[in-house]
Amino acid sequence: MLKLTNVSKSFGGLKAISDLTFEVRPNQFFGIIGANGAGKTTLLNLITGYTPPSEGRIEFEGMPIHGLPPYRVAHCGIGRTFQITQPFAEMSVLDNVMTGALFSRNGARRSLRQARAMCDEPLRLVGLADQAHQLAGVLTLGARKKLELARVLVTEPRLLLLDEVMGGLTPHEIDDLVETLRRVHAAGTTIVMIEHVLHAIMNLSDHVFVLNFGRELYRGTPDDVVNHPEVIAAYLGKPLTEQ
Ligand SMILES: Nc1ncnc2c1ncn2[C@@H]1O[C@H](COP(=O)(O)OP(=O)(O)OP(=O)(O)O)[C@@H](O)[C@H]1O
Repeated sequence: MLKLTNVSKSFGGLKAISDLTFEVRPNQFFGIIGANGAGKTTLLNLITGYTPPSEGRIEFEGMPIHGLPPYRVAHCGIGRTFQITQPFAEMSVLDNVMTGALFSRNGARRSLRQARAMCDEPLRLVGLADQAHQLAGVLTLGARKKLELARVLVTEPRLLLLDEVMGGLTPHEIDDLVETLRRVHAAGTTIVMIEHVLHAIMNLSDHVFVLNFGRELYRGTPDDVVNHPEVIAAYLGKPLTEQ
C-alpha cells in the first residue's frame, strides 16, 4: 500500500533519514519507534509531502507520491495527525470536524448538510458523539486528541499516520485512546503510528520498525522487537519486563 525505496533526507550536513526501504500492507497496524531525534517525524513529513526526500521513491497504492505537496498527498487518501493538536477553540466539536469534510477532496462541492452528515461516523468512532456541541476550547487534552482524529477520519483516509498521539495523556486517557484506535483500525483504516508510549504501540501494532539515527535498526513483531538485544541497547535501556 505504502512503499518506500532507498529513501534518504539530508538537512545540510545532517542525514536525518538514511536509505530506508519498507512497505506497509493494507490493514496493517505499523508501529515506528526510536529515540528522540531518530528521524520519526521527518519520516512522516517525507511521506506526507511536508518535506521532499533527497533521494529515493515513495509510492502509495502503486503511484509515486514523493515531491507532491501535502494537499495532493492528502487527496490520494493519506491522513495524518500532528504532535500538537490545534483545534478551532471557539468552534464546536462538530464544526471542527465539519471543516475536515469541507476542506478535503471534493469538499467544495458538498453542501453544509452533506458535510454535517459525514461527521456522525467519525464522532461515533472516536467516542465524541455526546460532546458534539461543546466548544473545542474546553475539551481535555485526551478529548482534543480524539477530535483531531475525527477531523482526519472525516476525510476518509485509507492510510492514517499518527505522530505521537499519546503524548501528554494520563494513563487512563492512554488506555481509552488505545481502544479508540483499535476501533478505527477495525473499521478498515490502515495505520502507521509513531509513539514513545511503548505499551500502547506494542499493544496495537502487528509490525514494529525501529529507527536509530535515521537508519533501520530492526523490524519485526512487537515481541521480537522488545526482546532484541540491539533494540534494548539503543532504545529501551533495559528489557520491558524490568521497566
Ligand atoms: N527542518 C529541519 N532542519 C534541520 N534539521 C532538522 C529538521 N527537521 C529535523 N531535523 C533534524 O533531524 C533529526 C531528526 O529529527 P526528527 O524530529 O525527525 O526526530 P524524531 O525521531 O521525530 O524526534 P522526537 O521523538 O524528539 O520527536 C534531528 O537531528 C533534527 O534536529
